Amino acid sequence: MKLFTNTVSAVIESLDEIFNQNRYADKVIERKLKSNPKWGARDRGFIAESIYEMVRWWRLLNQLSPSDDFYHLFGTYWVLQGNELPDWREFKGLDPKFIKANYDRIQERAILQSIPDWLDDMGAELLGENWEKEIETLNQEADVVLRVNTLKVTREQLMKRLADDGIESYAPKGYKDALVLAKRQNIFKNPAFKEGLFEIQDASSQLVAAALEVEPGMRVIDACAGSGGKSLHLAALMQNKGRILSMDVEAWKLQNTKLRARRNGISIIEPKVIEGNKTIKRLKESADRVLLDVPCSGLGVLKRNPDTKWKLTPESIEKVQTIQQEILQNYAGMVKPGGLLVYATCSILPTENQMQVEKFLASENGKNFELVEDQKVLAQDSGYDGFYIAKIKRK
Ligand SMILES: C[S@@+](CC[C@H](N)C(=O)[O-])C[C@H]1O[C@@H](n2cnc3c(N)ncnc32)[C@H](O)[C@@H]1O
Repeated sequence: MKLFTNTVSAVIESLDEIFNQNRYADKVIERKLKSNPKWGARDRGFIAESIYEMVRWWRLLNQLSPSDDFYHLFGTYWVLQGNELPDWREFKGLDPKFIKANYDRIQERAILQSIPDWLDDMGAELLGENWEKEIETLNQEADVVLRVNTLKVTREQLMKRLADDGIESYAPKGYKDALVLAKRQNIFKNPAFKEGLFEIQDASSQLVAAALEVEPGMRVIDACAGSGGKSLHLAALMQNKGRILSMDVEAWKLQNTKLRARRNGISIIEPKVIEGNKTIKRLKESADRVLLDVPCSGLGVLKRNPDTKWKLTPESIEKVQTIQQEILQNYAGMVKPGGLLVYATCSILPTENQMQVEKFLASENGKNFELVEDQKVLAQDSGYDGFYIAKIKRK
């Protein structure tokens, strides 16, 4: 594959923003691709994939051929992909044989899997024999998964509509609203997206709304709704009948929920900013279903957010665990007696998952609740993101 100076320099500039200016990779890529409308699909694919893969393998690349120069690291990545380096001034001094020999010498899992030592230790301690395969899987590129908006279209109809546009997809077993694209591509430009026929949502994430067992007409609270991914799914499962209160501490995210609801043809979502404990107390025992899709480390979604590896610290995980328990303790009371509470994370760590639920159930606030079942979704088993979903009943 031939390299072009303008697209390689787009990759280098983006890496500088991610690693030197501490920006999120997905946002940097989005902005970079918008900055040049002349780039075709191939250029865009090259830029996005090179950035994601270099971020994913950052520690390994730095180990194989250490340098502060991002061109040098790009060259290392290019060699590792099995490509030949062009005769560019920027790649002088790079020796493919040295890189390959170095790769063969590495034994440490943390370097080979390109993660910080502390994360490898934590994963091994908490996940035991599952860790090695899990981190290997989480280092693979994610599939593009759509959630069909069943308020507007069936899965078969959408599959056909996309096929008419030359986009191949298949229906994965066990996920009744999901479609997986056969080839990775930017699907947001397709008119079917603008018409609200689908959302991009990983297959594991689609299990969350399903766990709430909602019915049309129910009162549902999505207490950490963010930009509304799960709220939209819940509304579709409720056939747009009933009421969903979509709450979050960040008002700007709820603005996105509003826009997305409109595109999806949903009228039952009511966004509400959480201004403090008063907001929560006023909703005591008001909902048939409460979803707590809590903030988490994001370790289950490394496939799509590889920069999380470099942004997380043991301290940040501890901090988010405190918030998770606070949310469980303070928000569970919004469920009506006989109602269901669903606690979910996109993490694979037991400390953010079953251990949080156990702690809640053993506490004073949890004494009227009982665990119905939980799903510990590992990426290595599902092929999709790592998730945790606990169904808890209020007696
Ligand atoms: C995992 S994200 C939610 C994703 C969202 N449910 C979706 O499906 O797109 C967690 C959300 O919790 C919010 N959050 C953080 N602290 C919170 C709190 N104390 N109460 C409610 N929401 C909170 C964050 O702003 C973030 O949007």
